Amino acid sequence: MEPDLSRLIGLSVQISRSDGRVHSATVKSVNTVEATAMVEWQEKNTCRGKEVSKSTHIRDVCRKSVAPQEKNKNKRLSCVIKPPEMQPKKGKFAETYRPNQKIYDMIQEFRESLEITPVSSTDQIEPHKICVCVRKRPLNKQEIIRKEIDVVTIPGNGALLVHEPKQKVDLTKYLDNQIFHFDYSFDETATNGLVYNFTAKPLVQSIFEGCMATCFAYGQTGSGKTHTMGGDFTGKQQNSAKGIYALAAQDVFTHLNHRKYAKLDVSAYVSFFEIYNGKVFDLLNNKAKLRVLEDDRQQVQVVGLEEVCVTTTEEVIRMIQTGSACRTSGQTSANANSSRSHAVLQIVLRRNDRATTLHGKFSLVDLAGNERGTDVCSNDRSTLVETAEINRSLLALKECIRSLGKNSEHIPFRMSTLTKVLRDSFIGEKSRTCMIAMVSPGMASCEYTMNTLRYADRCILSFHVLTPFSLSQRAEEFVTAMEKTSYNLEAGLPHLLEYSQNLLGLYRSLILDFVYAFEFSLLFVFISLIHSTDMVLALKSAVDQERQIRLKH
Ligand SMILES: Nc1ncnc2c1ncn2[C@@H]1O[C@H](COP(=O)(O)OP(=O)(O)OP(=O)(O)O)[C@@H](O)[C@H]1O
Repeated sequence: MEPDLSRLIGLSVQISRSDGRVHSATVKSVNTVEATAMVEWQEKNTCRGKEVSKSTHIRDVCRKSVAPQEKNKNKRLSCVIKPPEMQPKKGKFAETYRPNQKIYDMIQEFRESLEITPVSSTDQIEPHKICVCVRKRPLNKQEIIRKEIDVVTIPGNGALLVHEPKQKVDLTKYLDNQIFHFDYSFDETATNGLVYNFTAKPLVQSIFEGCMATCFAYGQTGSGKTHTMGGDFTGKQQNSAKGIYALAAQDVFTHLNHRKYAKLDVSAYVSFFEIYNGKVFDLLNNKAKLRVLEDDRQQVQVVGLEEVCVTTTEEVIRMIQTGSACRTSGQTSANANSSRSHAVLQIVLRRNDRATTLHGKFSLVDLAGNERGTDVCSNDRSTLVETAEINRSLLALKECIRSLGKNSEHIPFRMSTLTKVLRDSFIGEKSRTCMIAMVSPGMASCEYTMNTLRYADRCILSFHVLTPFSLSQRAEEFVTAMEKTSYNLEAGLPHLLEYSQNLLGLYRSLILDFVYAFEFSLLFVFISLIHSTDMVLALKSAVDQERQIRLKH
């Protein structure tokens, strides 16, 4: 097949002429038949490797070595150039130079040692009461221009690796490869359809069986929550038919028309609202402010919420478009149009009886970004309050999911409006939850990515097994080093240092969670808690515990 030469237009190329001169030039047009390109000089000219100023260089060259008939041509010439894929690659990982090249090479080398098996549509879908998965988006245009490094690798089988660049005391750079395991991990090639099949699709089935299902999209600003739930973007235009909202609606109608569920005699109703600063606004009714009330049977009601009976997917898509257009947004460092509210699309199945009794409910939630106050462009009081409120509700959500996972009697749903509104999704045997944590792949987002992954991790793990894999690995390395060298502290010290760093990182992220959630009033309580806990003793006892376990085995 002929290479597409039009891709070369605008490309910078180096032209080497027979007289030894090298010119930087830009491709202006191409002749596909003759495979030639018309190039135009740029400001930069070099003569036999020595950089000289443009005017001097051109005058010199013209006088000494250019034939008279070529004199007027030195602004333009025609030459044959090879398309980039035909040009020979230099070095092991031939790429243009980027900042942090060494880190990039280390990651590439690490990836080469992995066997990568991404989630495929033929993989088996396991039913879960709580399903936690991760989706990595591709590097975006700005990140590619900045030559950002992709620090997230998804080898398969639910595993996800974050290659965290670190620096030793002697300034040597190294990678701290942290591994996480989730029910499913989707890489940058996964489509919304594939993600939907493994996450929300099984929940659609469950609401026909009378369940209360919830699917959350969680993650840093710009990580792809709205893209996944509401549909992918073509420029600023969102394709609402390609999001999890619409795909779920489509499946609801397929089920409704199926013989198997005909005897249920139910109809589908849709409501769409946002929770902003702890207040509920109806996105299908000009953002009317609604009240959340709890009746004497502890049923939480959103008073006055518009619930529309729907019969086709197209109707639901129109509602998604209307609602999304009036959602509260702001500007963050990573997303010019960042959603600052939690959006909840509910598809409710009601029996066709007089009381329109509730049969099943599916809540699809596009959560607000989990960024910090400092990531939001405006730093005024209202923005800080907004961020504190978002983090408070995200913490409450995590606590509710964890309580649900532990089958705990007490579900702390009163901690926030979000969890209050979703109360019936956290209670009883009939609740099903799916959390899709979105991560941005760039090195600049590494810290946020780690926070998102820790949050998702904690949704499934109870506190005593909270330590991520890398933490117990460090402890193990320390204990092994100590054992091998008859408890020679010097040999074990590097491992101990890394171990304690990781442990401190965990404490730090835990403290931050609470600080964001309860603002500064509770900070003092935590400061006193930390003071009363002797950090060194905690570390020592953790290491002792690990050692005991190892010695036993
Ligand atoms: N999987 C993906 N593939 C391609 N592009 C993506 C993907 N995920 C996100 N994007 C793009 O990244 C940009 C930001 O995504 P999106 O608005 O969904 O982020 P968000 O997490 O909802 O952010 P915020 O919390 O600030 O609202 C969009 O332009 C979107 O098209």
